[in-house]
Amino acid sequence: MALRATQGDMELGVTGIYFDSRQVRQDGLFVAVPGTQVDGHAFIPKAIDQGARVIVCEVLPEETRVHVTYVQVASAAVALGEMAANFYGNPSEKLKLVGITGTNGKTSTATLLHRLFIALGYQVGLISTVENKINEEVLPATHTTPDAVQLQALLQRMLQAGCTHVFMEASSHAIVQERMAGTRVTGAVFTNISHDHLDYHGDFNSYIKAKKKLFDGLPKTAFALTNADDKRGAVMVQNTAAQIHTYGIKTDADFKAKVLSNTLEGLELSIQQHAVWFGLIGRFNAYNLLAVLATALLLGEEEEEVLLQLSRLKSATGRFETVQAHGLTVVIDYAHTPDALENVLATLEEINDGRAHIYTVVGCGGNRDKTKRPLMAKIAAAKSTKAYFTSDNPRDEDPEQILADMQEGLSPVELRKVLSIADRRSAIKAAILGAEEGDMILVAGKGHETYQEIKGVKHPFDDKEEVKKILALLNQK
Ligand SMILES: CC(=O)N[C@H]1[C@@H](OP(=O)(O)OP(=O)(O)OC[C@H]2O[C@@H](n3ccc(=O)[nH]c3=O)[C@H](O)[C@@H]2O)O[C@H](CO)[C@@H](O)[C@@H]1O[C@H](C)C(=O)N[C@@H](C)C(=O)N[C@H](CCC(=O)O)C(=O)O
Ligand SMILES: Nc1ncnc2c1ncn2[C@@H]1O[C@H](COP(=O)(O)OP(=O)(O)OP(=O)(O)O)[C@@H](O)[C@H]1O
Ligand SMILES: N[C@H](CCC[C@H](N)C(=O)O)C(=O)O
Ligand SMILES: [Mg+2]
Repeated sequence: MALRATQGDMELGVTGIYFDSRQVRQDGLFVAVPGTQVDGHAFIPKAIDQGARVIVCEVLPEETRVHVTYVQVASAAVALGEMAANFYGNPSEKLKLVGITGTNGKTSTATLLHRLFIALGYQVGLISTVENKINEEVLPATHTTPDAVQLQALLQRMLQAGCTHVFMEASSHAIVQERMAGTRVTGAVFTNISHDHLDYHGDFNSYIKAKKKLFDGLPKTAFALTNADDKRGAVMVQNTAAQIHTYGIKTDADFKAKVLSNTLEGLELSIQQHAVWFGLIGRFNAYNLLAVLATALLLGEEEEEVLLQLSRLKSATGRFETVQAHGLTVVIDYAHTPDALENVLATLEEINDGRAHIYTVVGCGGNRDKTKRPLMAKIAAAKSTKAYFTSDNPRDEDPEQILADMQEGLSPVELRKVLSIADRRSAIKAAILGAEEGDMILVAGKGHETYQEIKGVKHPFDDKEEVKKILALLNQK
């Protein structure tokens, strides 16, 4: 931690570390972090009134108080992570911790790794979008990557529960915000990078840099596993001190696979010279499986045992989950980026040999990257018999405006294939009722989510439950 200046008693003990003045308790330490909405420095007086005895900040306040210790640092976010790690006994140093980054595939890969290592007989932690897990114990997740304090507290809990391995998602927001500062990783994995989060990162280059930062910070002893088939796979690891390993299907790589068959029943891969059948669907899952296998081998596991256990695993909740009834196949998938949507629709085309119709229900999140809206819309229209545009967490935005943003840029031919129905339940219903035996319906964007977020309120809503209810209605006909 780079100290710039200190003032007051530096030997004070603190009862907790806080970055939100509203949470501060008596004799706590408050870190003033500049945020995206407000600057934490503005809340230093409030934090002191709440009982903070130590203030860590980037800029010292003009007026200081006698009984308070002030520490000025170059980066409050880095200091927060490092102090939180120290406060919780630096748990990551005693764990084999692997961070996974990339636009798509983080949850899929981390979840498979968690399940695989449990099957291999280890005690394992998982930190992911869907949930955090200590072995089979589920702890709810609010973010893909928790904030610095929650992260260290969680890692400590995992260690105390006997975990030897932890697999965690490293979101680009978390990397930029230094949520992982003070965390020592055994290895990092890059899945892929494509259009997303440009609202936050500003442009694609800054988004690439955010992901690359995870690899730039790795120690020599760590492994850096990258996707050789991704255009930016090499860039990710070009400045890392870690040992570089690659995986790929199209390009020559250290860990290789070839898709032998891709059906609704699963994938058959030629992987590291073994022909293996897996229960996951879609070519993109070949990459996730390859990344999982490579990670396990880099962690010292035995190849044949890993492949055997991997071949028995199912996908993460809400990732290409299928519900079949009345001759219809409904796929619930978390595709919420242009690339994911393209991949999932390409999979549907491939597994259905172009015989059946494909109906797609899709929306775009409010208060999130607006530039991906017309791109997702174009892909959905181009690759579906008919696309139902609808709401997916409109948050503070007007749902009709989001639908209009999606439609902007569609050609008249594409527009004729689109029906916009803001109410998601009605859109799913229309898609299912409009389909005939043999057809496929993709319900995209929400996957595992069990809510629809509208103006700060999360209303219960679960795509899979809705699909099942509508299919049950068909029974009564
Ligand atoms: C855009 C973003 O990532 N924001 C995160 C960020 O908040 P922020 O920078 O906006 O905070 P702010 O409101 O400006 O406040 C600045 C500082 O003042 C403090 N404060 C504020 C008010 C007050 O009264 N007192 C006070 O001390 C705040 O605690 C904060 O430390 O830091 C907060 C604390 O860690 C996060 O909860 C918050 O996540 C918001 C809620 C969020 O929606 N984040 C999403 C976009 C996100 O992080 N997503 C990624 C996954 C993305 C993916 O799909 O790949 C994730 O990892 O989940
Ligand atoms: N390796 C992959 N390449 C491309 N698309 C993928 C890949 N794996 C999964 N997908 C698609 O992306 C969607 C999201 O997958 P997943 O939840 O694993 O990604 P994520 O990186 O964790 O996303 P988030 O950033 O929201 O946490 C899936 O539902 C699927 O449509
Ligand atoms: N972690 C992603 C999830 C998006 C999922 C989609 N359902 C939406 O709300 O846009 C994000 O915060 O951008
Ligand atoms: Mg995720």
